[in-house]
Amino acid sequence: MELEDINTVAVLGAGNMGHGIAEVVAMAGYDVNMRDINEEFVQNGYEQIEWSLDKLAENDQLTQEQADAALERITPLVDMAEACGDADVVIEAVPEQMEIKQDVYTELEAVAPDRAVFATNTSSLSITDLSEFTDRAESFCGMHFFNPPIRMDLVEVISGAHTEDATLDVIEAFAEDVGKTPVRVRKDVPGFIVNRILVPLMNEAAWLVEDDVATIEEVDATTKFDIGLPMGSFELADYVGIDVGYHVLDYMHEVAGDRYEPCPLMETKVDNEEFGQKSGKGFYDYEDGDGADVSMDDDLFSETVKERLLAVLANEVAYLVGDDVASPEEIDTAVKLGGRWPKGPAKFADEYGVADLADALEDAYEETDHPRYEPFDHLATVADEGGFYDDAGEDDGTVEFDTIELTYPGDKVAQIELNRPQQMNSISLELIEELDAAIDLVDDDDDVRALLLTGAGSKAFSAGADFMSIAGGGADPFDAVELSKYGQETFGRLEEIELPVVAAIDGYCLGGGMELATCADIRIATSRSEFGQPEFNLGLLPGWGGTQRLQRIVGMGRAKEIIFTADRFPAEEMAAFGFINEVVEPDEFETAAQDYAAKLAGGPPLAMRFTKRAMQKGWDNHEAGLEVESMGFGHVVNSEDVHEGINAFFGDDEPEFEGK
Ligand SMILES: C/C=C/C(=O)SCCNC(=O)CCNC(=O)[C@H](O)C(C)(C)COP(=O)(O)OP(=O)(O)OC[C@H]1O[C@@H](n2cnc3c(N)ncnc32)[C@H](O)[C@@H]1OP(=O)(O)O
Repeated sequence: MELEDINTVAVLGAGNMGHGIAEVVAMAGYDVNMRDINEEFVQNGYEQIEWSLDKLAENDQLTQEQADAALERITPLVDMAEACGDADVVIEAVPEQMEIKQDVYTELEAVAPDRAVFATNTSSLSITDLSEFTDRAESFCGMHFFNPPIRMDLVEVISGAHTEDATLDVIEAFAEDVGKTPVRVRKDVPGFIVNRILVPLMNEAAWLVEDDVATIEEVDATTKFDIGLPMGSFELADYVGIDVGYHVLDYMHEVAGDRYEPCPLMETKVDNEEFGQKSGKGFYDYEDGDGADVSMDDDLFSETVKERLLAVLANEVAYLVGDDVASPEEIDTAVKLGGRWPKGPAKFADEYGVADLADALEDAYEETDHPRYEPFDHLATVADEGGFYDDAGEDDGTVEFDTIELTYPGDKVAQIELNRPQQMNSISLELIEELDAAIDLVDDDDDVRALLLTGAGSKAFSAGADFMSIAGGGADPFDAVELSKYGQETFGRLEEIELPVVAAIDGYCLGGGMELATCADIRIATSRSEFGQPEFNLGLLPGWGGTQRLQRIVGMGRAKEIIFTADRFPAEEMAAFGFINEVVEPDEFETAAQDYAAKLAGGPPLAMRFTKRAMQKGWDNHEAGLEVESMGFGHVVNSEDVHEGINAFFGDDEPEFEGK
């Protein structure tokens, strides 16, 4: 089957995952039959979809017509034959119990057409075992969405032992077509990729407390504010559900041995029905206490905790890579998207040093004799090779970025996209460093004549400084001064580079994100975008140039209004303030942004260089600005560009400037 052959998709199960998947698939234009075992369940799922689509329309992420059309494409059904009789793809999302799934597949196999591909959304059961309930194990694979499907970009596409490559290819293409990022899991290993990383992390955290190596407070402060993961390890367990983590672990223990022995601390919590957030109490108390109130106090950071957690992660990555389940890049993509990590576990391990982590693992194994510390064979190879990633690429001039993307979408145009959509493209120290490096590349590239600055996804250009960067490192005042200066200087480079910079803004443009956009030469925005300097809401002040640069564009009065009120301002109002040059509708945005950059890229480079320089200089010092203007005028007057411009004028032609 090819992607073009997929028209009708059946989703079995209308619960949380089922109705979420049905919504995503219908939004991409497919006809969806959503089936559950009774009218009440299926109607309930349908109403949830209706509510969610309306919310998306309310937030301008869809038009109301698109939302209505998506809903119309979904048919709620109870009868299996009606739901699946003409399905090209069937996605099963029924409860995670083998017997239930077996019954469903038996019923399904009797009515589905031969051509249909079956995909299961299981997060914990064996794909191979499930495929064997059908007569088409070769056309059967895992298609593991993350919760909630509408917001989470990752889909793990998992091969069972009998799955044909063609099945994985078409399901991957389909996942991409519904707007997701598929990551192929080449072998049916328990936990697949994301749970294989997250669940042992939670278990190791629990063992560290069980073995009196550290307290919950120390483990979580270290995980969140020293390592820099989005949540503390125990906070994560409470969020996911300790019972959920425990069951995955239990299964891994059964299938993959004692290294996955669940920590008694987790077991006790499950026995006491203290599952985490959903039950009101887990490792933290959400009813009578403050919930997961992870401390930033750097006195709580523990190097042993950091090393052990990272060592366990590195060992799992080594297993997945060594066993050819996935590559380091695929693992990092999956965990970044599925766990909302700022970078993946392979990258974390490389940055710490895989050899050091391998030594730490050996030491812990000797000390405790617990099999969870037994290194996988491939870890030693990775340690010898100096890490999971090969840095050779950097020698041939290519630079890899994690938090931004540098592309060349059109003739003479470079585009830097802030690429942390799961975190609203918030700006971390790493992002500033990468931006700095990308500006170097663009600045040195004679073929680039305009720079376009965008944010990935449709929710935000950028929601400002990454809270972790502000809070991380124990929020040391000296570090904060450095961070502020570094941001001011790096953003300021956009004012100084000699080519025009267009910031194209779709969604939130707040705090540090707005300070970054302020440094562009031109700003265009969608009508749904919102702007603001919300720092006062946090007790902070704009620290990346906002107190100085904004006033020069919108005037002192408006700048004070924006900063002092910390309000959010719509694009039209910001256009009236002179901050936005052009407001466009979301469906015209991409073309408008590219066209604007292309138009400026076609301009005269020499004149642009001196004009930007003169305007920038004149901002501080009028006389100096005029001086640069005169010098620039003298410099360009006899240039080939001016000859080209004048010739084109008389020839009624478009000039082609060379910057000479
Ligand atoms: C020197 C510079 C200083 C500064 O810039 S200070 C920072 C100033 N910025 C802000 O105060 C804005 C903070 N963010 C927000 O107010 C909201 O977000 C939005 C209005 C932008 C969007 O709200 P909604 O649509 O409800 O989304 P969501 O659930 O709040 O955010 C989605 C995910 O994005 C993460 N996120 C948002 N802003 C930041 C940030 N600034 N730093 C780090 N992460 C951020 C969230 O936590 C969450 O993540 P999860 O889905 O994992 O829970």
